[in-house]
Parts: sequence; structure tokens; C-alpha cells
Amino acid sequence: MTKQYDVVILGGGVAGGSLAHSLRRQHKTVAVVEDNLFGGTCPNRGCDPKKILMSGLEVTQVVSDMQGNGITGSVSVNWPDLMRHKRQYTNPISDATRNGLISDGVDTYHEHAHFNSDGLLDAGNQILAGKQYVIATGQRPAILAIPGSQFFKTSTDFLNLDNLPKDVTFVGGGYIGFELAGIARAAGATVHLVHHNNRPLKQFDQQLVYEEIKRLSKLGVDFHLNTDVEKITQVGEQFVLSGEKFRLPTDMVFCTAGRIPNVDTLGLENVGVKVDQHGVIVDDHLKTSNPNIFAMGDVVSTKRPKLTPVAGFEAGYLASYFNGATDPIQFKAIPTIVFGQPSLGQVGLPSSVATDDSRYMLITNDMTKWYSYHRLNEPLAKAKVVIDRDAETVVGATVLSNHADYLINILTMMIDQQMKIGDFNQQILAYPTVASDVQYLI
Ligand SMILES: Cc1cc2nc3c(=O)[nH]c(=O)nc-3n(C[C@H](O)[C@H](O)[C@H](O)COP(=O)(O)OP(=O)(O)OC[C@H]3O[C@@H](n4cnc5c(N)ncnc54)[C@H](O)[C@@H]3O)c2cc1C
Ligand SMILES: NC(=O)c1ccc[n+]([C@@H]2O[C@H](COP(=O)([O-])OP(=O)(O)OC[C@H]3O[C@@H](n4cnc5c(N)ncnc54)[C@H](O)[C@@H]3O)[C@@H](O)[C@H]2O)c1
Repeated sequence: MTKQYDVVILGGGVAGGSLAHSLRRQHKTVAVVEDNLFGGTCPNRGCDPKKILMSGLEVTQVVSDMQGNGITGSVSVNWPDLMRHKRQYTNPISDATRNGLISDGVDTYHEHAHFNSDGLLDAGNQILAGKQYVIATGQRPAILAIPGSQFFKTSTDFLNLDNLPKDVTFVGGGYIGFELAGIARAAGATVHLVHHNNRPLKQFDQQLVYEEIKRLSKLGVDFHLNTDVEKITQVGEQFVLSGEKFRLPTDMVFCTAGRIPNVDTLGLENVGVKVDQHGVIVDDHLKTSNPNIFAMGDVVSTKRPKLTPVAGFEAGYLASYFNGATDPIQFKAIPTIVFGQPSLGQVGLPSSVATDDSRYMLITNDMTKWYSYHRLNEPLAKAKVVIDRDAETVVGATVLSNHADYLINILTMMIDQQMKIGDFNQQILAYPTVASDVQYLI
């Protein structure tokens, strides 16, 4: 028998779950179909578990930076214990998320969602009919199509490793490659990061990316830039990555060369939903080429960063839209951070794009000797802020520091609210804090 709903959501991740709760507040009938872990990527195999494992990096790095400045003795990461600490958080997530949906009156299906030839949704043996459908199926790791690709592990495997091998390699210098390389190095592994050109983290200010690479290299990450991995072979217990004039034996190799949208098994051809290589094509109301089907979150084809707060923002937009709002979606400034020691954060007009001219002022600050950074002997702290001269507002910023996350969030609020620098400087902020430093940055 077919079950009828106001809205059927494909994917129970950040976007899908958040929209389902909002729609229940509008008394709509809602179904969520999830074929893996409820909660999706971010809390199960993405942001949150990564950040928990990164606490190993944060603690060991602070102790190491402070050696000879009042701190003696070293600390080290116990990987199995750290993993247990992570699992205590992640293991209950899926059930808790599903139970939260159920107690809010959402029908949940732990099945693979697929549009059938009648244009209805198959969820295992159950057929679901929605007045509207929302595709929120996210992305999965891309695996490079090279001989030996079966030996690649993914970020999901890394975040669940019982034991960390002695020598690990990441192929692909994006967010995930840099973040996991930092975690593995701090946990004591020998780490290689292989990238096919000389522009890793290409969306960030390359001058600060270069500083980040210099710092990670000093800490022991072995960078192989302009290097194409052409094949992987197994030799005994190890894997050998090879290419032109390149040979690298390693214990475990992770493909961190991007992610691809989960669109291929949804039966989208049965409902006329158009996709491209970046995901589902939508208009400025997140509507697909089928007027009853919408898409949001990582699965959408977009040049915007694919991040948890963006997925949540799109879910909020669709909740208002289904409640009668008609305006197109309008994005605010999207802050993005590559976490590590230091973290690299960016928001608004990139400092690499803005030139110091009659319209913009580009302020570059080396903050390393500032009080906040001296305190914990932070070895590298730099910021570039782009200011609109006429409006006297901040329009963009890139920050490289252990505290980049705090600074970028404050600068994001200034950008969104178009806050005059003079007005910000009138605020009384608690001192001494990283936030109070912003007044010296702008
Ligand atoms: C290692 C890693 C670290 C990250 N770190 C950060 C970070 O620090 N900050 C940040 O903002 N973002 C981070 N992200 C990105 C963030 O996780 C995503 O942007 C966010 O999860 C997107 O939410 P979503 O709901 O669109 O997709 P997802 O959370 O991926 O949810 C999609 C859900 O759909 C399900 N699904 C797929 N196909 C089907 C199907 N056919 N039927 C039923 N269910 C299906 C999937 O199982 C999944 O649960 C990270 C990602 C990774 C991989
Ligand atoms: N801190 C965060 O917010 C965070 C963390 C992790 C992931 N994410 C999200 O997940 C997405 C995916 O992350 P990602 O790091 O997998 O992708 P990414 O797109 O950031 O990086 C992939 C990198 O791999 C490189 N690459 C491509 N082909 C290659 C090849 N053949 N050999 C070597 N390198 C190659 C690309 O040039 C790119 O730099 C991000 O774009 C982001 O939206 C966000």
C-alpha cells in the first residue's frame, strides 16, 4: 500500500533532519528515508568526529609549543583511547537522531530511497507518495579511477581506525587531506600528502596556504606537490604509490581528492530531475527541473562551499518556502575553515582576489607577537582583512591561526550586518580575549 505524505525527504542528514523537524512544527506529515546512519555525514563521519580526534592535535601541539616557556615534559596521543573517546560521542548519534524524529511525529524509514517508474518513492518494500519531495542525499568520497584504486581507504575509514598505521598517505590536498594529515601526524604517524598540482586548498589565499604548508612540513608532514599518482600496488603488507619519477611505499593510503554527489541510484531519470557532475541542478528556490521536487545540502550542484551550516541554512529556507514564503534564497557570507594547528579560515571577498586599490583596503597583520598568540607561544598567526573604503565595513578576511575559528566568526557577523568599523570599535568586549583583538585587526 502507498503511504501519503505532505513531504517526503530523501536522506536523514543535517539538511533532511532539520527540515523534517521544522515541517512538523507546521503540522505537515513528513517521512524521512535514510539508508545509512541518521544524522548523516557531519556527526557520524565528518565534522564532529574529526574535531574530536583533532583534540589530540590541539593538546599535543600546545604542550609542544610551550616547551621551555614554563612547561616541561611531553604528552602523546594514545590512538585507541582517543578513538574510544570519539566513539562515545558518535555511536549513539544515529539512534538518538532517529528517535528525535520519531518523537516529533516524523515517519522514518531505514531504507535506500529510489524513485520508481510510477514517479513514486520506493523505500524498501514501502511505497511513499509525497505532495512534494526533497532530495538531501549528500555526497560520498570520490575514488580516483587508477589501477589499484581498491586499496584506497576513505575519510570515513580514517575516522574509525582501531589502530593508526606507522606510515599513512593522503592523496588530494583539500580540506580533508590537510585536516586528517594534521591529526595523523600529531598522533605519531609518518604522514605524506600527495597533490597533483601546486595549488592545494586552491580556494584559499595561496600566500597563507604556503605558510600553512611550511608549518606542517616543519612539523613533519611530507608534501609531494605536482605529483600524479598513476597506480597503487600491494607489496607485502605495504602499498606502493607510483607515477612518473615517483615511488612511495606506505602502510595505508587515503583518497582525499574530493567528494561526489549521491544522485546516481535515486532513479532521477524516472522523475525528470536534471543533474550535472556537481549534483542536482536547482533554481533560486531550490526547485529542481521537476516542480514538485526540491534539493538542498551537499547534493546540490553549486559553487558554494558544501558545509553543514550551508545545508542547515537551505533547510531553513525550504521550511519557510513550504510555509508560504516566496522570496528566492539569498545566501549570507559563508565562513569556511580548514581546521588544524594553525587553522586557516576565510570569509567574504577573498584576500587573494581583492587588491589594495581605490575601492578596497587590504590590511595584512602578522599577529605572532601579539599578546594572545605569545601567551601560548603560537608560532604562526596572520590575518588579512579586506575593507570597503567608502562603506567603512569589512567585506572579507583570511586568518591563519590556532584561533582562526573565533576570529572568522566575528568577522562574518560584521560582514553580514555591514557593521561600520567605527561602531564595532565602540563595543566593549571582554579583555584579554581573541575577540577583543579584532579591534586591532581592522
Ligand atoms: C571528513 C569530513 C569533515 C567535514 N568537516 C566539516 C566541518 O568541519 N565543517 C563543516 O561545515 N562541514 C564539514 N563537512 C561537510 C559536512 O559534513 C556536510 O556539508 C554536511 O554533512 C551536509 O549535510 P547534508 O544533509 O547535505 O548531507 P549528509 O549529512 O551527507 O546527509 C545525506 C544523507 O543521505 C543519505 N543517503 C544518501 N543516499 C540515500 C538514498 N538513496 N536513500 C536514503 N538515504 C540516502 C546518506 O546516508 C546521508 O545520511 C565535512 C565532511 C567530511 C566528509
Ligand atoms: N573544515 C571543513 O569545513 C570541511 C572539512 C572537510 C570537508 N569539508 C567539505 O567536504 C568537501 C570535500 O572535501 P575534500 O577535501 O574531499 O575535497 P576538496 O575539493 O576540498 O579537495 C580535494 C582536493 O583533491 C585534489 N585532487 C583532485 N584530483 C586529484 C588527484 N588526481 N591527485 C591529487 N589530488 C587531487 C583537488 O585539487 C583538491 O584540492 C569540501 O569541499 C568541503 O565542502 C569541509
